[in-house]
Amino acid sequence: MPAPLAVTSGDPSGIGPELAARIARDGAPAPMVWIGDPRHLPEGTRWQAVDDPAQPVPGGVLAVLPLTFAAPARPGRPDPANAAGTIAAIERAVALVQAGECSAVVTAPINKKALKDGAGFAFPGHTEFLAHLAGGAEVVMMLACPELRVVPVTIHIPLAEVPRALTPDLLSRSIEITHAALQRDFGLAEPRLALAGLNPHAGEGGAMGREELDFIAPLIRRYQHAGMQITGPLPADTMFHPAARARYDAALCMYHDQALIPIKTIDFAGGVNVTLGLPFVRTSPDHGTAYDIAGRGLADPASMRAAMVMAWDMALART
Ligand SMILES: NC(=O)c1ccc[n+]([C@@H]2O[C@H](COP(=O)([O-])OP(=O)(O)OC[C@H]3O[C@@H](n4cnc5c(N)ncnc54)[C@H](O)[C@@H]3O)[C@@H](O)[C@H]2O)c1
Ligand SMILES: N[C@H](C(=O)O)[C@H](O)COP(=O)(O)O
Repeated sequence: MPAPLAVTSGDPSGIGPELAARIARDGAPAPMVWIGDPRHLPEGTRWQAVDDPAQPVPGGVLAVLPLTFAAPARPGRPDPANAAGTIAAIERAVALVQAGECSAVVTAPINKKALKDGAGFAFPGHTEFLAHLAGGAEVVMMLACPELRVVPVTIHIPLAEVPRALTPDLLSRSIEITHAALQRDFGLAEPRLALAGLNPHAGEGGAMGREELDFIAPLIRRYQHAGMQITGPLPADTMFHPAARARYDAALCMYHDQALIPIKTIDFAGGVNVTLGLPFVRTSPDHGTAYDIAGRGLADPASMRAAMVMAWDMALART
């Protein structure tokens, strides 16, 4: 059986701590240890400090590897003083997985700006930070739910910068990392990929942009000739209805919202963010810190739970 999951606190002013507490109380889907400051857990949480992630705790009790953060958490009000602790929890989780004491990292939501303001966090998000902690691994972000898997080829950059960032090299790396991960972690021997175009109507034959003609379509043809099941560039507005989704196993999209709007529309509760290409398993819920409902007991734990289930299943498949 794999080692426990390492679950990070996330921004303690967000819904991360309350989700972890709820899931432990109601029965976690896998052995887990929470890395955070116990002061940030909701009042009445049954928790037990452990020295070793493998240390058993009674059912319904949250196992905690305590980290002392600089400040108490005020739900809904991010505090830059807690940025260092939030980052340290992620680093500790990765160290535990790299040491073999945990089998996967499940990250609760962070607020990128709060980390930048509070600790000079130099990364756009977890994905890039985890790649850095993994020694500069080439990674992609996938959002997955039972009905759909999507990969945004460009992630947390301004829309105005997307065309310049979209290069044949980036697209090739995204295609190859996604294809390999679908084989390794999702059990698909011959994965089928579909690529969205960048422009409306996939460029309309060049009338609405040339990225499709100049490099997206030629790249797809190259992979087709090499034997990969890959189609596109497809008009993004007609590739996410049920019949279209049945024709592929993952959709690669050219920018963040082109990928994330459909999956969070289809299954916000069941969507999971999984980082492909890391030397260890990492998942995260598909939502953020939800400051508007933090601390009020309104947050749905489903996506966090789904992230734990996917991490555990991937860890099992890799043992
Ligand atoms: N995995 C991550 O670390 C992650 C993911 C997405 C966004 N973020 C960050 O979170 C912050 C806020 O982002 P946002 O406002 O765009 O998105 P958000 O997901 O935090 O919130 C969007 C809306 O969805 C609701 N919502 C979110 N999760 C919910 C849940 N579990 N149950 C019920 N309702 C829920 C919120 O209340 C809010 O109304 C930003 O800093 C963003 O970068 C982090
Ligand atoms: N783009 C992600 C989403 O909307 O779910 C989110 O910002 C998380 O990104 P990181 O895992 O890189 O923090």
